[in-house]
Amino acid sequence: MGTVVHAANKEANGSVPTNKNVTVVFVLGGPGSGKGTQCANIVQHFGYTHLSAGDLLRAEKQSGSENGTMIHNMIKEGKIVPSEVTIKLLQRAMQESGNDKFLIDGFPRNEENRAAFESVTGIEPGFVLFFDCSEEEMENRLLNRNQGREDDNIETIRKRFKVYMESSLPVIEYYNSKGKVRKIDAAKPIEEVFEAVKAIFTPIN
Ligand SMILES: Nc1ncnc2c1ncn2[C@@H]1O[C@H](COP(=O)(O)OP(=O)(O)OP(=O)(O)O)[C@@H](O)[C@H]1O
Ligand SMILES: Nc1ccn([C@@H]2O[C@H](COP(=O)(O)O)[C@@H](O)[C@H]2O)c(=O)n1
Ligand SMILES: [Mg+2]
Repeated sequence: MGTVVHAANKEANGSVPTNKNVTVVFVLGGPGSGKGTQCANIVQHFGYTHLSAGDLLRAEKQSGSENGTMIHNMIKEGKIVPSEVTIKLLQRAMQESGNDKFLIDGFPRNEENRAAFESVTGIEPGFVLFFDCSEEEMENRLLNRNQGREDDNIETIRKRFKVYMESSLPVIEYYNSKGKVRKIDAAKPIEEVFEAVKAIFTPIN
């Protein structure tokens, strides 16, 4: 169901085609909807590699990269980092993984992310897993996450919700219009959400 296999994805430098077949599932949903939690379950059961765009950006910042200050400022303000930076990180992680099945979590976050990824990599997602959850529930989860994230404070959370509504939901609507969205009720308990996720992945693996 919905898995797209590409005969000629582009290399990391964007120019040399390879014959490697790659399956990509975009995992989208609001901040705190449970994307990372469910991706960890999918990895265990279905052998995908999980790539969280947010995690890659945080690691890049920590590495002392020349983009570190910019990434720090964008995350603190809940803004979207320019696609070029995030796509390079995703491409590198895909190459280093040695896998050919990827859950790309928290990307694409806006139209620029979406169009740039498609044109640079030539990859279209097999489908989009969309975690649908109320803002009230997401806010509650983020305020109780306790992972020391600098953006899990009420001021930044509100900014992240605004960016989600204005920039990320239109991307989900775009894929919905192409029949690619698999929507999950993410307000349920973790185990129940995963039952719904399993039902989507089981027929194709
Ligand atoms: N179904 C659920 N019910 C209750 N709590 C949940 C559920 N799913 C995840 N959580 C908890 O909510 C918090 C946020 O989950 P998670 O980090 O997976 O969200 P996320 O979508 O990746 O968020 P972000 O976009 O900020 O990275 C975590 O503390 C997690 O344990
Ligand atoms: N495509 C993306 C994804 C994330 N960011 C920035 O990272 C922050 C945290 O992302 P999470 O998915 O871990 O919640 C996000 O608020 C953005 O500032 C990005 O720029 N582009
Ligand atoms: Mg996450």
